[in-house]
Amino acid sequence: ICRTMAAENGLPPPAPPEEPLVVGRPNVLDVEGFLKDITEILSTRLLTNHGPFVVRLERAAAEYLGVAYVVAVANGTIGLELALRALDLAPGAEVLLPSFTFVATAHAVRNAGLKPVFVDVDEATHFPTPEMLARAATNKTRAVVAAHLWGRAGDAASLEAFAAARGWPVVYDSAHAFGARHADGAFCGGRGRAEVFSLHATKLLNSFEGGLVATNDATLAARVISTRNFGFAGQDTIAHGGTNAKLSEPHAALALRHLRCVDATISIYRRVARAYGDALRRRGLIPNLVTYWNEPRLDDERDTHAYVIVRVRPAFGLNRDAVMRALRDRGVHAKRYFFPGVHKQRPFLDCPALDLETTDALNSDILILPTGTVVSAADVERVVAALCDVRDHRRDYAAAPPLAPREFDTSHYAAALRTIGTERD
Ligand SMILES: Cc1ncc(COP(=O)(O)O)c(/C=N/[C@H]2[C@H](O)[C@@H](O)[C@@H](OP(=O)(O)OP(=O)(O)OC[C@H]3O[C@@H](n4cc(C)c(=O)[nH]c4=O)C[C@@H]3O)O[C@@H]2C)c1O
Repeated sequence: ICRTMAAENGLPPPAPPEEPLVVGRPNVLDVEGFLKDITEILSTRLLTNHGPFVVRLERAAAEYLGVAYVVAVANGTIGLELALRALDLAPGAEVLLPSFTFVATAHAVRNAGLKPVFVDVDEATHFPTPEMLARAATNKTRAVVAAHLWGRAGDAASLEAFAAARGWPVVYDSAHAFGARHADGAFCGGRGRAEVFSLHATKLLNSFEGGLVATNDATLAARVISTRNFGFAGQDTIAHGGTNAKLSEPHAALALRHLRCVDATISIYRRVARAYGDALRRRGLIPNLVTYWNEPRLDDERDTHAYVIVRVRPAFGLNRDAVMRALRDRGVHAKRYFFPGVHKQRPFLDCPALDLETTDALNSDILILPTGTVVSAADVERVVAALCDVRDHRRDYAAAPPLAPREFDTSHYAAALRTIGTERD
């Protein structure tokens, strides 16, 4: 199936008009191969507990990334938590991390018994700088977590140099960064004490759910292998704290099938990002009405363009939320990750969050547009045409009331919450 996808070299046929274009529609590749794997799993009855598909996935991912160890876990969030627990920091030790990330990053810090301290990010890279760490650091700071967002690696070298000089280990949330490369050309995966990838359904390299803890640190790898399995260190020996964070065989099998296609998948994401650049420029939307974050590096083979990011500029004549509502009326379900900001979320209001101007600015005007192996060239035209149409009909939306979060909450659990009658907010 990679061959046909690659042979097509174009993009898949456009989605039928009635189907909305959404951010996060999963890649589902090599279904035939996967169904063969499921038959094998069911016939061998090796369903989980570090079975052959998990072993194959870990080895194939380590080989692809060029790292010594990859440990498969149930999801990226628990992978981050276990990597942080493996650092053996004192309970309540302060960890510097960006607020401009998915809430999972902060949950993992807290769930590891540590205290999140939020730092700002750079406007161009969406990644924290040493200066931002310096501003938030105290004598209780013991580690740093940084997130490589949108399929682009941040400046890890300067961050690590700053942290190393203070004896702080660095763990990367690389949930978005599978296949992306650092400035030195190495794949994300081998820097810091560990880099943790998410294999969630909405990710470039996806399974149903899943995570990969990548590291060159044997001690950390051994600890995560043990803590994901209740802390076992032998048949009847529990060596330390633990949980059940194992990845099942079917999850591993789908991730392995997708890993074999990942270069073709990345080339499609890059092609979609370039198609957006052409269409946004051709229709006069950039640079004044929106800025296209991906544009400066459309030809940079280090980025995967796992996400397509624009910022709605004041000249557009409508704020980001009104544009999002108007796009939804036109069948384009854009996202406003990570609105309103992790530091503004109830569980984290007690965490220090100094000078987060760029984070607040990004959360006020960033818009994530649909991409992925399901998005065709015609779909890209449809999204950009919808943006133009919104621009042309901006007066219709100028008076639109601000959005209540639940209006945009298409996620399954919002529906689940509604069935049991408790609204999200
Ligand atoms: C920086 C960062 N760090 C850590 C993590 C944690 O990794 P994990 O523990 O999740 O492995 C994430 C996860 N980041 C992801 C989450 O994994 C995901 O749930 C998604 O959360 P939503 O976007 O709220 O998903 P949802 O609204 O349900 O789906 C998006 C669209 O995709 C469609 N969809 C979605 C799913 C899940 C599907 O199975 N099929 C499908 O068609 C429907 C919907 O319109 O977004 C986050 C950015 C992350 O972004």
